[in-house]
Parts: sequence; structure tokens; C-alpha cells
Amino acid sequence: MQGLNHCPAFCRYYQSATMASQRLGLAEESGPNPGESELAVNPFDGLPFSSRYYELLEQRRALPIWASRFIFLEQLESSPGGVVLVSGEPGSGKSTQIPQWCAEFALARGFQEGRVTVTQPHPLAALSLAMRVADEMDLTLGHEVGYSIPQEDCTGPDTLLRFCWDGLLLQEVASTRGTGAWGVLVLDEAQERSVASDLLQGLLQNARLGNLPGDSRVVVVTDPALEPKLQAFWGNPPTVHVPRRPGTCPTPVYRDTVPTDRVEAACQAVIELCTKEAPGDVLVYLPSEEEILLCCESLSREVGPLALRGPPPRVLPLHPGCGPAVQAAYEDTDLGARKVVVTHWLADFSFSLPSIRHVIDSGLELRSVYNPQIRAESQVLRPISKCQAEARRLRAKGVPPGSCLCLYPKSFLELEAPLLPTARICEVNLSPVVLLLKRRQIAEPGECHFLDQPAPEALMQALEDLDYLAALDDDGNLSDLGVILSEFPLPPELAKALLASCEFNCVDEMLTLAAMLTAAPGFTHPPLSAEEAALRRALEHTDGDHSSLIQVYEAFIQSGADKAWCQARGLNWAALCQAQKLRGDLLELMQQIELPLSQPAFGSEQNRTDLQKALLSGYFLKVARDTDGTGNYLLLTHKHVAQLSPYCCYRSRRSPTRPPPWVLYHTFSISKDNCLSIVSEIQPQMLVELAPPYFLSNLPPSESRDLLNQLREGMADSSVESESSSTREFGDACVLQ
Ligand SMILES: Nc1ncnc2c1ncn2[C@@H]1O[C@H](COP(=O)(O)OP(=O)(O)OP(=O)(O)O)[C@@H](O)[C@H]1O
Repeated sequence: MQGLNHCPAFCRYYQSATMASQRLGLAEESGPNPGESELAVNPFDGLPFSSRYYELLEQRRALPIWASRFIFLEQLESSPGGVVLVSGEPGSGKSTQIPQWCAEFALARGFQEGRVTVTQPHPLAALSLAMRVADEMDLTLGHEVGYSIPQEDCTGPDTLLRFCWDGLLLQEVASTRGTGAWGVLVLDEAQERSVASDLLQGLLQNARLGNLPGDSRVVVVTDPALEPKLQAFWGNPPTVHVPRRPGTCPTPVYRDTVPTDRVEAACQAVIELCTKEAPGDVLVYLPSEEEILLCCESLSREVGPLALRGPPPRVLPLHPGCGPAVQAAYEDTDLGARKVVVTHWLADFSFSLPSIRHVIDSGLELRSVYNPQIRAESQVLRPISKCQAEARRLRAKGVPPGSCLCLYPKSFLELEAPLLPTARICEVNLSPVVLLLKRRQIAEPGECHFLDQPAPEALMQALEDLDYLAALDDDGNLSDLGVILSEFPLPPELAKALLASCEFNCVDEMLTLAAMLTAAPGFTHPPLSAEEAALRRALEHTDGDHSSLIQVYEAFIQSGADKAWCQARGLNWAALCQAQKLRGDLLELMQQIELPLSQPAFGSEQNRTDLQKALLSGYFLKVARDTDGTGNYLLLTHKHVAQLSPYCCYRSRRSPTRPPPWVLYHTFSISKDNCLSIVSEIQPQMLVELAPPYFLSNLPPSESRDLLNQLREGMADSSVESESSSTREFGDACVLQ
């Protein structure tokens, strides 16, 4: 801010704004014109506007939302509760314009209440919007306009307008670190119902965000479908309705049946559009990233040989793994080639691509849904909501109208689809949410008023898990350990394993593992060729998948983070780079909290045991046992049978043939089969040492539980005989409980 206060243009702008009227500069509807040399200075950096600014200004003025600028600023100024709702269709200009107007509003108040933060439910959308808005405002990305997404903070001391992944903002407000405060907070894409967006709204509504200055503003931006619910939730705040764009969107054409091969059906529909030479870009919606990649491969093969008048279409994937390359979807292609963008739910509401004329919609989405009763994730293929289907249809714009092909019958969504997207808070593991609520001193998470209340059983399971992890004290409040766990941007069990590594002198290895488990479980993907498979096998570690992940990371670092090295092994280079960054962030955090670190010792026998102990301290809830040597694992916490994932090192190994009897796993998922992923062998004695005794006694009756209890009794007896050694062992185990 200091930079701005020393900027003459800012001082001139600010003085005139405050002297003339509270709303001067805000009510000015048209923005500066190229001829007005006096005003043709950017008030945010004091530099003259470039010609690019005026070029983009013309585009901005053509957006449907432009007509609502004055009314928005007026409501922001005068809203009695400080909350304003903005409701408009996708593509009307909400995500790019509202943040700029909020920045003008904050500037006119001299940024005395704080700066502007805009949340997005997808990190990639935050990045892409920051790039666009910096361009539209004629400012430098990373200076006045910035973004914060996992493992990348592109902001600086002069940042006035920050686009932020909502999960990150939630982490900031929960912890004592980070900026967390703002003068204007814009919660964009509320209709997506991300966990963080719902939670932030719940906390704001319950006035639990204590770090807010007195006169701050909250702007909630939504698709019209969620407006009535938000109106009721926020007590009828002032609402800006963005007018509908004049012109027509195509009437959808439905298929008679749902195709058995969606990818093939989508490819054929694209080829048909290309051969008919129907002008305009194409947007294809498929359910999953896997199908996006298959479709892109298949299209790239098939469109090349087509005898077309113009250049062959350019096929572009659009999914969370694309990184900054997503901007290519907005850019004009060389020689004016047609773009075919293949995506999934990511582009339901974000990524308004202005050149799209044709939409091909599978009507389905693949989502991960958590079942608290069996503590398992399932990949659920389900119809999209009616609101998403409408948003997809509206993506096809232009004159003459393009087309919208639905690869399903009309009755499909009418009968099966919900009206609105499901609130993600009702579909995820709630342990991190409950940890956060406890951090905000909300004693009973059920008390917090949310747009949709999560199921009581899901909350109970989360409380139970946090209790086992010793994150709660006897009164159900956050323990000291719980406070430290809540500081980490990791699931509670992984944060606990990381903390335990301080006790067991294996911080260096556990930091790597925490980063790899979070950013790059890419080692589990199948290799594509025999050479790849051989190179990959060389990275496998005999101790299991967890040690393999550490080994992959170390080899990656030794390669100098080389992209070609990763490609030769079929490893995801971008994900490994992310792991490297995250590891650095976690290390910094541990140093800030002044936790003891330890020297690298990967590969030694002592380190192997230490690492297992640290892992088990966090993951004792995720243990399974192969009771008869057939590879059918019984999970300890409930009566489910699961198999090792096909990519697990114990399955790809030629010998030994017998799978390990006791394993610790990272995820249990139910999709095509019941599958345990990222698995390492453990010794049951260690489990008895490290799991809280009441966890073991609460396990459902099974042969495994009896075995563990026998072990416990045996260990207790031997402790009487050799008190000194067992005191040391149990002493280790009790430190974090
Ligand atoms: N990252 C970007 N790069 C280039 N142009 C962009 C970018 N994002 C948006 N635009 C342009 O801004 C216009 C308005 O998009 P904007 O995202 O503001 O609309 P919206 O109403 O918020 O829609 P959505 O709900 O889909 O985000 C788009 O049509 C496009 O021309």
C-alpha cells in the first residue's frame, strides 16, 4: 500500500474521490476515454493507459453486466448488512468485472478497510481470471493483481486485488497465519457449492470470522438458479440481477438413447460438425478427466485426415491438470483453425469461452463421494443437475445460432437430475471441516448455520476420527495437538503422521511423503510401454508404496527435476514439481512453528522402522488384514473386503507371491472394485503400540481384533518383566496421544 500512497496519480485520484463525493469515480459509468488525457492515467499504478486497455474496455462494455455497474457500486456502498448478491448467467461478465469494480470501491475508500479478495472454487479458474483481469486493468500480474493457489502464491506487497482458491482462503482464516483479512470479499461461483464456499458463507453468516474490519463488504456471486436459496440464507440482501444477453441460444437436440460409448459418440458428433463446415468453436462435455484425454487422442487422430476447406481443428483439453496452458482455450488459433475444447464439470460455470458456437453434452459427471459409515471414497457417475445442463446450453452463443447436442434423451435429466448441483459439504470426509470449526471455537459443528446441513452421522464420524487422533480434549474442544494439526494444509491423519515424525526422527522422509501423497500420487498410474514399465520398476521400493513414493521423489530431484526423465518413466512432471513446492512450504511451516527437524536417513534400517511408526501414528484407522493369503483384505474398522490396487507394488512384483498379511493403506475406494491404494506392509505389534487403546477396544468384533488384543495383553505382560525397555516403547507411543 505504501507504494500507492507515494504514487501521485493515486493521490490525485483519491483526493478528488473523497473531496467531491463518496461515490465519485464509482458512479462514473463509462471509464476513461482515450481522448481524456487528464484522466488517462491508471489510478492503480499511476501509469498512462495502454492501447490494449482501450481495446479490452470495448469488449468489457459489450458484456451484459456492464449496464449494472452503477447499481452494483451503489448497493455495495449502501448495503445495510454489508452483503450484496449478484445473480447472472454464465458468460455475462460477473467474474471479470465485479472484482474490478470492488477494487475501484476499495480504492475510493483508500483501502482503509483492506484490499479485495475474490474466491474461486477451482485453482485454475483463479489463475486464469487473475491473468485476464490484470490485462483488462492494465496492471502487472503479481503486483497490483495477483493470485493464490495451492503451491503458488503470485502476490506481492502491492497486491490490491487477489484471486484466491477458496480452499486456501478457508485455510488462512482458520489458522493464525496468512493474510485472511480483506475490505471486500467476493465469493464467486456460489452455485458450485464447493465445501470452502459453503463454509465461508456459514462462518460469515454466523459472524465467526473475527478478523474482519468493521466496515467490510461481502459480495456473493451466483447463477440465477441458486439465487432464491441465497436470498433466504442471507436475509434478503440487496441483489443485482444481470440482464439476459439479447440474442438466441440454440434449442437443444436430444439423442433417443444414452450411448454405450460416450467418447466415441462425442467424437462422431465433432467430426459431423467439422465435415458440415458449421462455423464456430466446439465445447464437448464428458464426465471425467480420463474420458477427456481419450476423446482428445481419438479426435487428434481422426480430424487430421478429414478433407476440410480450412486448416484442421485444434483439439484442446480443459481439466484441472492443464495448468496455465488453459489460456490456450481463450486464444485465437493460427490460421483461424477451429478449436475443439474437451472438458468436464470444470467448465460448467467457470471458463466462459467467447468463441464457442457448438456444445456437445454427455449430461454426466464423475464425482468422488465419501461414505462416512465405511470411510470410503466412491467414484460416482451420475447425471448433472438441471442447472448445469442449462449453463452448458448457454455456452453455445453467436449469430446465426450454433447448436447444442445432448447425448441423452430429454427425459433423462427431467426424471433423474436434481435441480441444483449437490452441496459438496454433504459428500466429503468432514474431519478437516470439523477441525476447522473447532479452531474457530464452534463447539458443536452441528450448530453452525450452513446453506445445507451435513448429515449428523458424517459429523459424528469426523468427531470420532479427530478424537482417535488426539486432536480433541476430554471436553471435545481442540487439544494443543489439534491446534497444531489445524495449521497444516493436510488431511488431519497426514498432519498427525508428519507431527509424529518429529518424535520418531524421520521428518525429512515424512515431509517428502506428505508432499507426494498430496500432490503427486502419479506413481500409481499404469506405465504405457515395456521400457517405461522397466524404468518404473527400478524405482519401486521393497518396503511398499510409501517408500516407493519417497524414492521416486529423490530420484526426481537427483535428475534436476528433469521433464524428459519423468516422461521416460510415465511420471507426471507437473505433479512432481508441485510436490517439490509443497514440500518446501511444509518445511517452512514446521520451522515457523519451531518443530524439531531431523537429518535425512532414508534407506537405513532404523529409518525404515521410524517411518512406519510415524505413518501408523496417523493412519492406524486405515489398516487391513489378509486373513487367508488370497489377497482379500478385511478392513479393521468395518466388515468390508478389499483388494490391492493393480498399481500397488505388491501386485506388480514377481516375487514374493504371497501378499503381506497386515497393511496400512492411504485410500479405500469403491468404484469398479473395492480397492486399496498406496499400501505398505506393517507389523501388528507396532499397531498395538501406536493406536490408542480405546480405538482397539472399539473395533468391531473380528479375528483380527482378537489377535491385536492378545498381542496387547502379551506386550503388557512382558512390560512387567522388562519394565525399562517397554516404558521406552510405550513412552514413544504416548507422546502424541
Ligand atoms: N481467462 C480469460 N482470458 C480471456 N478472456 C476471458 C477470460 N475470462 C473471461 N474472459 C472474457 O470475459 C468474458 C466474460 O467472462 P466472465 O468470466 O466474466 O463471465 P461470468 O459471468 O463470470 O461467467 P462464468 O460464470 O462462466 O465465470 C468472456 O466471455 C471472455 O470473453
